[in-house]
Amino acid sequence: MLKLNHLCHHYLRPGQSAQDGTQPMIFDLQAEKGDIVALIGPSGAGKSTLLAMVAGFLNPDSGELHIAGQPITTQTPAERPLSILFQDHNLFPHLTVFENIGLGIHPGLKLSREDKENIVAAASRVGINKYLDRLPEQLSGGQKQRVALARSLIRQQPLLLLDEPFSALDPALRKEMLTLVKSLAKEQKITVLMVTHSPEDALKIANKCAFIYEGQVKVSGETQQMLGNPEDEALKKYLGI
Ligand SMILES: Nc1ncnc2c1ncn2[C@@H]1O[C@H](COP(=O)(O)OP(=O)(O)OP(=O)(O)O)[C@@H](O)[C@H]1O
Repeated sequence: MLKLNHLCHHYLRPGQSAQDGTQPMIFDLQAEKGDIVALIGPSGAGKSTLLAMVAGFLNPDSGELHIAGQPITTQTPAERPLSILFQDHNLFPHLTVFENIGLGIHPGLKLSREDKENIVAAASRVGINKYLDRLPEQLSGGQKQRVALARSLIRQQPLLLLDEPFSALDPALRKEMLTLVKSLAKEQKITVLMVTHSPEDALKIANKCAFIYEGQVKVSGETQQMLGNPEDEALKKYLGI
């Protein structure tokens, strides 16, 4: 469903050449439909770079990216069959919850009756249907993230990218949101790629896990097996074992 084949990016400063010593990042990764894949690894390892290339915010220097069997390496972010949830929920402050969710369907909010019904249904599914007329400033952090999640899911794309969306929430709320994402992903049969700094969160939600280390996927596999019984020395060190 998601395939990164030698997807490569080399950060170069102006005037710096590829031979100046820094290593390019090269990622190989595969996920099947319905997989929830956690990207873990030390700070600076390349997790955000990998996600940015999948999202289309960063152009790869070489390599291929396929989503749902389609080559999408040259598509713009808006053309790609995916939605993204960031830590900064990106809600528009002057629009209501209803309108913010509606932006997931139509950027100009030209909504059919069916669209409007779908918005109400999505809001109910994430537990914020009581707040449809409120502005974001009238919501708690957790409620705002639910709105952003509803807006992502209403687009019904086969791939959802999560860039640490819940790390600012308190532990109980974070757990609740992870459980919600897990059940929504199962319901809608979508694939999720999630950057996290928490192996605990990976264990809670992700069936697969990829350990990113020095610009590559060093180890990948089933989360329980990989984190419960790590063999790779760098992974052990990262986990504090
Ligand atoms: N725009 C950029 N220009 C040059 N180097 C960059 C740029 N963005 C990131 N890097 C470098 O690339 C490496 C990987 O960064 P990246 O943000 O992908 O890591 P990360 O694993 O997501 O880290 P963190 O967990 O701290 O967010 C780091 O060494 C970083 O300094």
